[in-house]
Amino acid sequence: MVPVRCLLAAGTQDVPHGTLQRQTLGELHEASGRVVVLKDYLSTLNLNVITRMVLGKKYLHKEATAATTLEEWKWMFDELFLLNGALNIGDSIPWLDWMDLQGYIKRMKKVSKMFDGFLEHVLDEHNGRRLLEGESFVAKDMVDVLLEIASDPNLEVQIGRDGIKAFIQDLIAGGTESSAMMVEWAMSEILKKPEVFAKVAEELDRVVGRGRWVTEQDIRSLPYVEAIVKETMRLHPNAPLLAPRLSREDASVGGYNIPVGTRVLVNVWSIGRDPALWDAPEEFMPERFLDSKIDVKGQDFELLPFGSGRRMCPGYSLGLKVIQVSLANLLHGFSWRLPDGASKEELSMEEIFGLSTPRKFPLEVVVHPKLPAHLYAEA
Ligand code: HEM
Repeated sequence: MVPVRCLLAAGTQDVPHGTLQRQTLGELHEASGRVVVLKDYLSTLNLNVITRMVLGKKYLHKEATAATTLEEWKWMFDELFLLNGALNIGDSIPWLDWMDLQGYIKRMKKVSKMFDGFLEHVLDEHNGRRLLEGESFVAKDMVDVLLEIASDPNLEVQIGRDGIKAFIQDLIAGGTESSAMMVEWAMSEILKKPEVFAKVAEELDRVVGRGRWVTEQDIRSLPYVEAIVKETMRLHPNAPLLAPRLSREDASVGGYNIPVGTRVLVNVWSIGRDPALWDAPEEFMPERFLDSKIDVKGQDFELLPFGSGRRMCPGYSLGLKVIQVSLANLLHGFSWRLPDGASKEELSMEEIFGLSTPRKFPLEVVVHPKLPAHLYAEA
């Protein structure tokens, strides 16, 4: 099988989030003073970053393209995540399956057809360029790399056209909503705690200054930003239950005997709120990570937002960078408040518990620019 980790490495040397992010910051600037739904901006940003890396170009603009519109695309992903986390009665009671009592199968078929239409268009375009350029063809994105691998007759396990489409869909699905969801949760927590905003704004002013945007290279000098991201991941892990594991031998973990062949689910949501592991676990306190060596790389079992081991998230480095830099720039470029009439005490922190844990109610905010006007204009 083609290791997805290699593909990500092949396509991620240059994370194209700088320009795309400034575009989003510019759009937010245009909306300053008005109530905006933050997630709309974040999803578009991440979708553009990932589609640029995986598919080679943004593909999705506000207006319709030959393949799909931005609105359709967002609907497809919401539907994909919801249906992936849904409990289909027919899976547990197979003889009822044909009735599709909850209507999930009908919905799955519809979303699958729409995805397929889009992915066919992408593959046709990429194959077209390969044919046109012949010998001089150079792979520019992950689809090109996948097509090259698939055309190798000596590949141990062949990946056909369906395999390529599944890969692409996995990468885009894994890479888009996760980062947007995390930044939206971070902003929600910060809006509830103005003292955190004051502290991070001080760090950003001191390290970056008001004359420019935050870059990827700044992050290692911004420990409080890093701590905010870790604290958000502790309380709101994207995947509350990691991908299921199957024990290959009898084992004993934390006093529990796990016989061979057991399906094991790791509940990182509960681990992140376990009072035996964390002081005041329900409280958002980024400071807890300032003098701590706990990291998110899958080695510290009390904090596993990207999972651990062989099935750990292959996009963790990219995901982490995108979250850190976009959050830092949002905090650096704007002051934030809740819409008139809304109070931080009443801001709902309810989540939808499924395959992922998005906010139940999208965060609505009002932003005001903090940096010199020309920086937003350049964006
Ligand atoms: C905030 C960002 C992200 C978070 C929190 C996140 C989280 C996760 C988690 C928890 C898993 C399951 C790991 C396990 O069970 O041990 C996973 C798997 C996966 N992630 Fe991510 N992810 C993020 C970003 C990304 C990005 C940017 C990509 C791709 C471009 C990606 C692609 C994938 C794929 C393909 C898998 C399945 C891996 C496998 O089953 O072998 N993720 N992710």
